[in-house]
Amino acid sequence: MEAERLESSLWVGNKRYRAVLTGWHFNWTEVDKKNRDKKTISVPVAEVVGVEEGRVEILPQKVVEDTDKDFTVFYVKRSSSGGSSGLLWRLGRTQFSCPGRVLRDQWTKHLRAALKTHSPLRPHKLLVFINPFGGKKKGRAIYHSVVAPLFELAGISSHVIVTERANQARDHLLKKDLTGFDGVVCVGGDGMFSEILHGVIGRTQQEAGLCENDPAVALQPCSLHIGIIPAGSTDCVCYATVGAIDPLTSALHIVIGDSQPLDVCSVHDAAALVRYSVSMLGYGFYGDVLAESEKHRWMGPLRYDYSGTMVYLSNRSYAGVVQYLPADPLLSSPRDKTRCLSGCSVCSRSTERLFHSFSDSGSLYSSHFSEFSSDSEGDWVSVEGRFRCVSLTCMSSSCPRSPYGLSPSAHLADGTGDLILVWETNPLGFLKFLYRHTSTQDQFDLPFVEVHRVKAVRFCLPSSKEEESHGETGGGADEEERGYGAAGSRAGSQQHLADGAAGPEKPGGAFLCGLCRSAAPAASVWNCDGEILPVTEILCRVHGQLVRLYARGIEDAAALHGCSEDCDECERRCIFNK
Ligand SMILES: Nc1ncnc2c1ncn2[C@@H]1O[C@H](COP(=O)(O)OP(=O)(O)OP(=O)(O)O)[C@@H](O)[C@H]1O
Repeated sequence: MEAERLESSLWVGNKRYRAVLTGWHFNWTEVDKKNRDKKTISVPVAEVVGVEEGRVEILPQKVVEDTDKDFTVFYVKRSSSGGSSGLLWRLGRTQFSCPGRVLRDQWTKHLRAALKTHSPLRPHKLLVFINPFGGKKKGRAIYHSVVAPLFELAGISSHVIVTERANQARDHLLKKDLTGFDGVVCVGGDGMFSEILHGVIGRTQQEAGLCENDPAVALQPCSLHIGIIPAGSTDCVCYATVGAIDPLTSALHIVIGDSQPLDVCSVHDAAALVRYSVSMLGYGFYGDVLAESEKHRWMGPLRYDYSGTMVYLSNRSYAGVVQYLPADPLLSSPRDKTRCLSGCSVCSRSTERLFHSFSDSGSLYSSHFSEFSSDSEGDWVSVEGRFRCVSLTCMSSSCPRSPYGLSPSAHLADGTGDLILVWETNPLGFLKFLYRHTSTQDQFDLPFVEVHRVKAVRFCLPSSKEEESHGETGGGADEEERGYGAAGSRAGSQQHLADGAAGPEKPGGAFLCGLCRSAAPAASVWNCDGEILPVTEILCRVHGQLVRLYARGIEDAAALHGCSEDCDECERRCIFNK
């Protein structure tokens, strides 16, 4: 590391600076100022994007003034969040001048060597899929104007495929030669990401000789990283893993080789794997909204608001049996008021737990496997009743409309998901639940809502016999809110059953919109990350840290910027020291 150390005077414009490269950091301090005005700019080497000879600019267009004495350093610079929950990243650029060419070459050589040593996960070769029809159809333009220039600056070669049909990217990943690629970049929305997720996981299991259909099989973690350049109409995975929907921020995370592990939920029916999910699996309200919105695609993004309102007014609830395998409550809880932010300690500890026998690649995930085997059957908890919605999320699922998400304390990479059960309730109660997703109020602090941190979930419809008997004794949907199950309690759920709240659609539950209810089906559909599942009875298993994204989780803006001068956090991250 000492070999990389370099210190000298450098000029930025007509001001003289003392510049120091210490291996991990590159700092420059103005020297001709009084002490108290001295400011040191400190950039972690891991966040240096590129070093170029001459006076160079790359965005919006590349401009090079080739001089012997100058060099330009490009690096990550944080800017105000502009309404996102994380910080936006921008391309910082400083042009340094040296007294002569020898020193200039020394600086560029040392900086590049430091980059190699301290940023080992930077990609060299990427496979890029662009969905030209995603969102506002700007995928191609975004890639060429924002992303490609950064890849060029960072020396990343890319093979770009503009898709011509749905599932082309998935099929390519499953069948074509991927030798030499470090990662796959998805330019599009959540649907496109899901395609790539399926391709990357499927390819990895094929190569490992593992069967994806068997939920008891411990899947092989994927070595190909996935980068998301948001260019869709819904970009929730990007938002929840970066904290912003911003192509430049995402491109910078890719270029510097950030690596964020991500849990993935495999969804199976009795015979096979149905799909993978990373954000939300929702039955009842969320399934109905998606099914309804599909009928109104012509409305564009407005269809979600319209369908949400219609489905809300229909006030439907559905009978079901939910079984879940609880996660260890000593490790974390969905109501512990923590947030999974960049460098999350719960996720870091989970890495050790999930990969405790990492040295023996044959037994990766061995702990998870035993937890899921039939030995643990007695650990499953079963609840039955009528639900307004049943949701399972492997991450907070935050999005611009709901900055804290479906489950604000969920973790990206702890090997668990949060199961949210919303029992049948009156329409105003459910509205309160929905509204709380847009505010800082706790949506789980309602008597008809339960949340459980889980490793696996099964869902099935009640047998028709039971269904009939519940129907005969069933209470009305307009009962007091507190009559619908005690929050967080297994006994409460069973009590709920004993109270006979379950049953088929009851006319007494109608609210406002008789029309909407007239054709209410006995079962809802599953919304799996924005796709309707073709099956109702499912088994879901969370696979800890199955994939890795070029991201680092949501950065804590308060810790980085809203701090006092001697803030330890800023010192540690060396963003801006006085
Ligand atoms: N060339 C293509 N033609 C048609 N569909 C495509 C093409 N490329 C990808 N797709 C599919 O389009 C779907 C939506 O893509 P994406 O998520 O990028 O956009 P979106 O605008 O956010 O989607 P949505 O229509 O769901 O809001 C994906 O499921 C993907 O499989």
